Amino acid sequence: MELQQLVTDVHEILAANGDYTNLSDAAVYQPSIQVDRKNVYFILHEANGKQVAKSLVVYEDRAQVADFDARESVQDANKTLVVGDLNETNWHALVKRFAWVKPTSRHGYKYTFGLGDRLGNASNAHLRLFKGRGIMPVLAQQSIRELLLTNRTETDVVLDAGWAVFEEGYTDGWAADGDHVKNPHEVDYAVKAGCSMITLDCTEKIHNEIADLSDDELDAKFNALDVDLVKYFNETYLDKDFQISDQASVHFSKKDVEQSVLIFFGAVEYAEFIYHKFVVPYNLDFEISMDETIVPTTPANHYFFANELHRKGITPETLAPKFYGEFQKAIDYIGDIDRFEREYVVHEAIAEHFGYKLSIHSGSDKLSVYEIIGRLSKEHGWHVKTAGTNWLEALRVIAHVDPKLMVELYKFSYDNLDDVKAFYVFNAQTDGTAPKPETINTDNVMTLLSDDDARQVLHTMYGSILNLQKSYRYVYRDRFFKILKDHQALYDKYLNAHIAEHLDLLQGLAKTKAEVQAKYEPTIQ
Ligand SMILES: O=C(O)[C@@H](O)[C@H](O)[C@H](O)C(=O)CO
Repeated sequence: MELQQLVTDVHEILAANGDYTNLSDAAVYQPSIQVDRKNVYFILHEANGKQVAKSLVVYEDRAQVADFDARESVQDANKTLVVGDLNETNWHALVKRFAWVKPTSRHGYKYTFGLGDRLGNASNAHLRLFKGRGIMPVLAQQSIRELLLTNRTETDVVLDAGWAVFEEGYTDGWAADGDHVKNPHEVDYAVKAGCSMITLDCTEKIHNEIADLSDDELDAKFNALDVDLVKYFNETYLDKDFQISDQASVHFSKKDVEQSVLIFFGAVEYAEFIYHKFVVPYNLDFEISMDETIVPTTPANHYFFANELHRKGITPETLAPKFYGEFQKAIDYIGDIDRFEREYVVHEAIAEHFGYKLSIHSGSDKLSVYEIIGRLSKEHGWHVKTAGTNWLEALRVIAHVDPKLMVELYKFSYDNLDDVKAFYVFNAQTDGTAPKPETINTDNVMTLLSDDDARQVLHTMYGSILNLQKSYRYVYRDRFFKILKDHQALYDKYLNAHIAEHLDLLQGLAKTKAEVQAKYEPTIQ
C-alpha cells in the first residue's frame, strides 16, 4: 500500500468524526479504527491470494511513534505515519495507549466463557459473536498440555488473542487464562507471559487412592494425622449438617470427613501456597480446578474444600469441581441428567455461599446440560470452558475443502491414538467403537464431525497431526494451515454457529439441544 494513500486514509478518518461506514479505502479494517485526539490507529487488510495480509498503521506525533516497530514510515507535517507488523513490540505499544487491549480479570463479569484456540486464528470470529452478548470472552486459554502438543508458547497465545481484540475493536474486556498450571514454574510462566488469570490444576495434590480404602483403613489413616488436626476436623464437620440455601444442605458422615480431609486437604494447602506466592502479589484472577481427578467431587468434598479455603481467607474467582457424570472431550454430557441437576443445585449453592462461581471444564458440546447450568447459575453467574471444539471446527473446514486430506488425518489419528494416552482420558480411546478408517471415504468424511467417538479421536490428536514430520518436513501442518487460512471465512462461520449453540442454551435463548441444532446445524453443512 502506498504510504501517501495511508496518509489520505488518516485524514479521511479524522474528518469522519467517528462515522467510518463509507471510507473510500476498503483496505482499512473499519472495526479496528481508533482515534485519540489527532492520533489514528488501524489495521490494514490487503489481499494476498486467498488470504489477507495484515499490517498495523499508526499516525502519531514523531516523539511518541518511536514506541512502534515500523516497517516503513512517512512524515506528515508534525506527525509520523508508520506501518508495522502485528508483533509483540507493536502490541505492547498499543497496550500503553489502550488499556482494553490487555487481558483483565473476570471479576465483576457475571458470565464468562473460555474459548481456547489451539491454532491462533479463531479469536476474531469469537469476538464478532461475543460483541454485545453480555459474556466476557476468555480468548486466551491454553493448558500447558496444549502448549506442549502444539509447540506454542503462552506469549503466542496471548498475542494471537490480543491482536484480535485490537483488530475487532473489542473494548468490553477479555481475559487470558494460564490454564491447568500445576506448579510454581508453570504459574510463573503464565503470569510473566501476561495471563490475567490462572487455573490451578490440583490433580497431583488430590489423593484419589483414598477413595479405594476400606472404612477401617480410612479410619486408621485419618487418625494417624496430628491429633490437633483430627480434633479440629471432627469438631468442625463430623455428623454436622450445613444448610447452605433453602434448597441445599450438606451432611458430613464420618466417611465424608475422613475422605474429604485425606483426598483434598493437601490440595487446599497447595492452593494456599500458590495464592500467597502468585495470586496476591500479581493480583491474579484465580481459578482452582479439580475436574480432571478420578474421584468425583461430592457436595461434601466441595463444601469442605471451600470452607477450608474460606478459613484461610481465600476466595477464588471460580472453582471447577468434578461433577457427577462425565464431561469428556468433544461430546455431550454422559450421565443421569436429573442426578446432575440435583447435585448441581448443591454445588451452585456452595459456590454462592462462599462467593465464587462454578467453572465448567471440558465445556465443549455439553448441550444437554447447558440449560440446567444457565438456569441454576443465572443469578450468580457461570464460567464455561471450551477449546477442542474450536479445533474440530477447523477440521470441519479441512473436511469440506479437502476431503481426501481429512480421510488421511482421521486414519493417522485412529492408528496413533496411543500418542495421547498420557494426556487425555476418553471413551473412544478404550471402547474401540470409533469408525474404522477403512469405512471412511471422501463421500462420508464429514460424518466424522458428528460421530462422538470420531470427534474424541480427532479432538485429542491435534498435536500429533500438527507436528508429524517425515524427512524433516511437516506431513500435515503446512497444508492444514494453508487450507484454513485460505478459507478463514468458512472457519469463522463454522466457529460462530457452533459456539452460538452453546451460548443460546446457557443464556436461556433456547431450551433444548434439538432447538439449537435445528437453528444452527443447517448453516454449517
Ligand atoms: O485440552 C486441554 O488441555 C484444555 O482444553 C482443557 O481441557 C481446558 O481446561 C478445558 O476444559 C477446555 O474445554
